[in-house]
Amino acid sequence: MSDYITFALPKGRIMQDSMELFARIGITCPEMEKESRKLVFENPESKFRFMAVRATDVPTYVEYGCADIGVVGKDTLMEQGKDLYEPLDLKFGYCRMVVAEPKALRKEDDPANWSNIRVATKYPNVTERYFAAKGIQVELIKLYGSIELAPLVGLSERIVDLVSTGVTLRENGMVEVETIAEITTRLIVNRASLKTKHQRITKIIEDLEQIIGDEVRLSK
Ligand SMILES: Nc1ncnc2c1ncn2[C@@H]1O[C@H](COP(=O)(O)OP(=O)(O)OP(=O)(O)O)[C@@H](O)[C@H]1O
Ligand SMILES: O=P(O)(O)OC[C@H]1O[C@H](OP(=O)(O)OP(=O)(O)O)[C@H](O)[C@@H]1O
Repeated sequence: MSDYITFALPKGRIMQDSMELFARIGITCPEMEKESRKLVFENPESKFRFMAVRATDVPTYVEYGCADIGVVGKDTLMEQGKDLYEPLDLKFGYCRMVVAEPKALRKEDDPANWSNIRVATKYPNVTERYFAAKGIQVELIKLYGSIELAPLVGLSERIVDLVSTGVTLRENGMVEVETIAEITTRLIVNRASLKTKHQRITKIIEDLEQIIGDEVRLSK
């Protein structure tokens, strides 16, 4: 068993906020600050290792124990439904998962009458569950990005996607119809690591909990 604690962090927008948060509890990695194409970074003094992976791959690395701890959006966890310990809401990366459609369609459309609709999304599992609970049948079209394009080119009338500022929807002539979930970034932990590296992992969770709790109290 390695005496390192390994983190899987998503390469995209979450990476910087994660490292800033970890720095506040004394977890740093000077090697990561240099421009590089490396994917694994180490701090040999404090025995922390950081892997830069695709956001959607974070749960897989943690599930298989290649990483002890991961940082990932709730959207990804909801979609993948893996058996991971999720001890903390890190309270950043806030956005919403919504159903949206073109502004022109919205004027005459009544979601209460939906019975069989086509939806393009990166989140087919969440979308299917959401509409099944409402008794609505959906034809799902799985896309990997630029979801707002689908209605513009006639691929689907509706989409399920993430919204934060709302600019992407607006600039593509779309409006929100319903909110499926509020999304934030979560800390996830491999269940075996929690036992084998209990002391170090518990300390990380408690330290993070403390600063996040303080932050929430301050912003109230
Ligand atoms: N405006 C936003 N749009 C998309 N994701 C956001 C937004 N704001 C916060 N997030 C969060 O950031 C996470 C990572 O998004 P990012 O765009 O970096 O990766 P991705 O491109 O979706 O994933 P992958 O690289 O695996 O395709 C999302 O899963 C979500 O939880
Ligand atoms: O409400 P906004 O602030 O405009 O943000 C929402 C947009 O950001 C995300 O896309 P991303 O940048 O990840 O690109 P992608 O869809 O191609 O993955 C998301 O899928 C929306 O398209």
